[in-house]
Amino acid sequence: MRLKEILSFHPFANQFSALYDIEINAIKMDSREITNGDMFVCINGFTVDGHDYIEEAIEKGAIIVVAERNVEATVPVIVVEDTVRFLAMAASCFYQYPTSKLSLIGVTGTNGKTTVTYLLENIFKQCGKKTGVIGTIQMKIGEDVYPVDNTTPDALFLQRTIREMIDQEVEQVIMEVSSHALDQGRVYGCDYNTAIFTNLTQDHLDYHDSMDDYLRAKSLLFAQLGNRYDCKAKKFAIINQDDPASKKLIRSTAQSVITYGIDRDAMVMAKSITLTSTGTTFLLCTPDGDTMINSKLIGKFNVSNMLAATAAALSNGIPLEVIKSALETIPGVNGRFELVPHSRSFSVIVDYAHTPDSLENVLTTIQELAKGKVYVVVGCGGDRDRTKRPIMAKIALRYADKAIFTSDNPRTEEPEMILHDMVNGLTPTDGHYQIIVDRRKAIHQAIHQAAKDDIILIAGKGHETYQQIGLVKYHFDDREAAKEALLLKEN
Ligand SMILES: CC(=O)N[C@H]1[C@@H](OP(=O)(O)OP(=O)(O)OC[C@H]2O[C@@H](n3ccc(=O)[nH]c3=O)[C@H](O)[C@@H]2O)O[C@H](CO)[C@@H](O)[C@@H]1O[C@H](C)C(=O)N[C@@H](C)C(=O)N[C@H](CCC(=O)O)C(=O)O
Ligand SMILES: Nc1ncnc2c1ncn2[C@@H]1O[C@H](COP(=O)(O)OP(=O)(O)OP(=O)(O)O)[C@@H](O)[C@H]1O
Ligand SMILES: N[C@H](CCC[C@H](N)C(=O)O)C(=O)O
Ligand SMILES: [Mg+2]
Repeated sequence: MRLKEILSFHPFANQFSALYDIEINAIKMDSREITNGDMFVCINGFTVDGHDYIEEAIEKGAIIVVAERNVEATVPVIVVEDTVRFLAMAASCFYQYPTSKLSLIGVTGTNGKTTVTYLLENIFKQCGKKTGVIGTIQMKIGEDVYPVDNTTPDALFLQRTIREMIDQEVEQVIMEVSSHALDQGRVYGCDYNTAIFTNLTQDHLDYHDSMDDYLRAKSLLFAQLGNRYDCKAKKFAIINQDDPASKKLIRSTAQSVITYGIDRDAMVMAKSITLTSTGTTFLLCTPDGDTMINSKLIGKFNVSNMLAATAAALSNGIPLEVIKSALETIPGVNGRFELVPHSRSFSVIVDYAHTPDSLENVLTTIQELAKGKVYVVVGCGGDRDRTKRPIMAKIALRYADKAIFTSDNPRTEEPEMILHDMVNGLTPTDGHYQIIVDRRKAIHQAIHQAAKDDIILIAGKGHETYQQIGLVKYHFDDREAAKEALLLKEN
């Protein structure tokens, strides 16, 4: 693509008119990926500064550099105030504004994003639409799955992927939008037609200075809703009225707002909720009518997720009967409240709860269902919010009869130090716990001890099929570890 076209979003592009005819092969943000004819955009990151890799980028074939300051280079340099913003806009332009050519739903919030995206995927699939999903577990184009590194990818990967989805005739994309991505401008070039807020509770305080800063990042999704390209099309903000942050988020968008809730009055509501060990029933009340839902998903929090998906689907013109059918047929989401199949008289559940609020929600749900004792096996991730560690440990002790604290993904931290953070400050009145650093051994121990009617919750890693210790990811799957232990169990 000619540079003139790539710069078409730039308000003063004509200052670079002498460069207009340069043909750009691809836009890159990583010097290691440069090939002949590329544009290299320098991003000042958390670990290194992309400006330090200009020479390497040119050696590998970069023919133009975009930087935030005047730098010496043997190729033309375009200086802009903010390369992050430039990258997002240029990537969107380079891939011909893919997000404005299909329907794009973004889901943000501390918990429930992945679940809501898969509920919506099921709803749109029931309508015969080809879908794309981008999120924590994987990227999906129709039924094809691809691995991902981040929940929300960088701007280049994102725009390229959505272009690929268009080429493969995807009509509806549903993506998770993390607060990191919003803060780092990864989604700045995206034209969402619907933005969903699930909830805001403590997480990521290693990254965000405060809960207010975390909320500010989340609110960017609503602030950027429908402010570009085609402002005539209807855009919707779907907001959880039960969450105290709802008011601020409603004020951050100029678009139509649809509220949903269980505990507070909202446009889309659930009433008469009944939880069982095999699912949840509730009366779904919407402006298009009311209908009973019999879902296989377990827990009140999942009712909230279903309301979010319903509100988004209704605003996208999906009939209520289709929504009902989709909510009732989805078997569950990989690694979320997932029952490990076996023929014993107790239950083993693998769940992705890795925040205080999600752990509390899952444990209170299990408490309601348990006829015997509740066990929890849980740890906290390394190189992540340290302040959530003691809170999660307390929650585990408050709701479980037996807690085994273990490793999650220690990453570059010492596993023992993470466990120390969890239990330091607990008092004997908080409850009794065991520490077993090795996660496999911790799972084996819980299953070894379990008796009739007990429920074991293995929390934190859900769908993950690895455990990251140091910089190495080893194969590890909570479900496999549980199955091994079940085979070894004698009684
Ligand atoms: C803290 C954080 O979010 N870091 C993200 C950030 O990395 P960074 O700022 O450290 O990048 P950097 O290494 O300093 O590099 C800066 C620039 O120099 C370039 N570079 C670097 C080296 C080199 O040799 N040449 C070169 O050109 C890089 O390509 C980059 O453009 O930018 C990268 C590219 O977008 C991200 O992949 C990376 O995510 C890391 C891997 C990460 O773990 N992020 C987590 C915390 C995260 O984002 N999580 C959320 C989900 C959280 C949740 O909701 O639960 C997510 O969306 O995944
Ligand atoms: N609406 C909700 N409110 C509170 N907890 C929830 C909710 N939905 C799911 N959970 C809990 O949070 C865990 C993670 O759910 P999910 O993967 O859907 O969230 P997420 O927002 O995508 O998480 P991540 O930030 O890691 O991508 C679930 O396993 C469950 O324990
Ligand atoms: N997206 C989250 C996932 C956390 C999952 C948990 N297993 C951990 O490793 O802390 C993060 O990167 O913080
Ligand atoms: Mg997720």
